Amino acid sequence: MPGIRKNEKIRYRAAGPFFIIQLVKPENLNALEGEDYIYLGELLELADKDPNVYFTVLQSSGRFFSSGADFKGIAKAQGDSSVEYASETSKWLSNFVARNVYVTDAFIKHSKVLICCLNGPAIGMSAALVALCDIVYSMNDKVYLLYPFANLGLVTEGGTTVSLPLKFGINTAYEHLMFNKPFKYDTLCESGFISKNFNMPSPSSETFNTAVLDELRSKVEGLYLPSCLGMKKLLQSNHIDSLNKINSMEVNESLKYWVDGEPLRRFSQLGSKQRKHRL
Ligand SMILES: CCCCCCC/C=C/C(=O)SCCNC(=O)CCNC(=O)[C@H](O)C(C)(C)COP(=O)(O)OP(=O)(O)OC[C@H]1O[C@@H](n2cnc3c(N)ncnc32)[C@H](O)[C@@H]1OP(=O)(O)O
Repeated sequence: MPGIRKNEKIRYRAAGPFFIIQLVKPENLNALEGEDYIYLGELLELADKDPNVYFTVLQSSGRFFSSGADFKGIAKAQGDSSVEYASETSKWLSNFVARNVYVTDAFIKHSKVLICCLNGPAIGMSAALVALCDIVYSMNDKVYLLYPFANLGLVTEGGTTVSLPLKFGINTAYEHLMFNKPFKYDTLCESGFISKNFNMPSPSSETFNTAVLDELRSKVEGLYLPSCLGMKKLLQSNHIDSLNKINSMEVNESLKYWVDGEPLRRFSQLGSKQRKHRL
């Protein structure tokens, strides 16, 4: 498999029919900067092109799956004087629109079966990517998904305008999005979002990742794997058009919020702990 550049927060490896991507920066709860999200998109492309890969498995480490966009990275993008932009619109087209649309698109069109090993909570853009996965396993009942767009002066992104109503129902999606309310384990289970809870204590994300992979290995034994990809293509066709459409609508709607500056003010409050999410 041809390699791509390395990233200190994200590792990848191929193991038989599985392409494994792991977030490995537990110190900041696996928060990701724009370049890291791009890297995730590039890894998905790598998995897509590998004929021996049938399943792309997302794993993480530590107590969170991912706490979403890194507020330090956002402050960096705002204060970066090494790049001169013609306007605020131009700046956020580069720093937000292009990146966001790219990684979301990589998840929407991914041709291999996307499996998420949810070791803990996921927030924001990372939680949006979890909602684009085909199968989700949880480590225990401490997991939750939070889409804090209303608290951060943003709008739905990463396809969540479509994926959340699809997976939880439109009224539940409204309630959680409008009032910045986490989707807790009970809701994730009742809706069928989580396929299996591995019921492991919190500090054991490595054991959980290994257990999921062992179980997957035995589940795929004897299967004709091209059938899985054929079915993925057919199942994907149910919603791919609306996801593609919303990916573009979401970033264009969001752009004016970035240009006006409200998300920056709120991300900076988050970084200085003046703003918190209600969990
Ligand atoms: C593709 C384009 C990219 C741009 C996308 C832009 C659009 C935005 C998308 C989003 O993802 S919105 C969501 C952003 N994320 C958040 O709002 C979560 C912020 N974090 C928190 O609210 C809390 O940390 C927590 C997740 C509720 C956990 O709280 P807890 O008290 O348990 O731990 P902390 O002490 O707060 O955190 C530990 C450690 O981790 C650092 N950290 C946590 N989250 C982030 C983050 N998002 N960015 C950077 N660093 C983060 C936190 O600062 C602590 O570090 P130290 O202070 O100990 O060094």
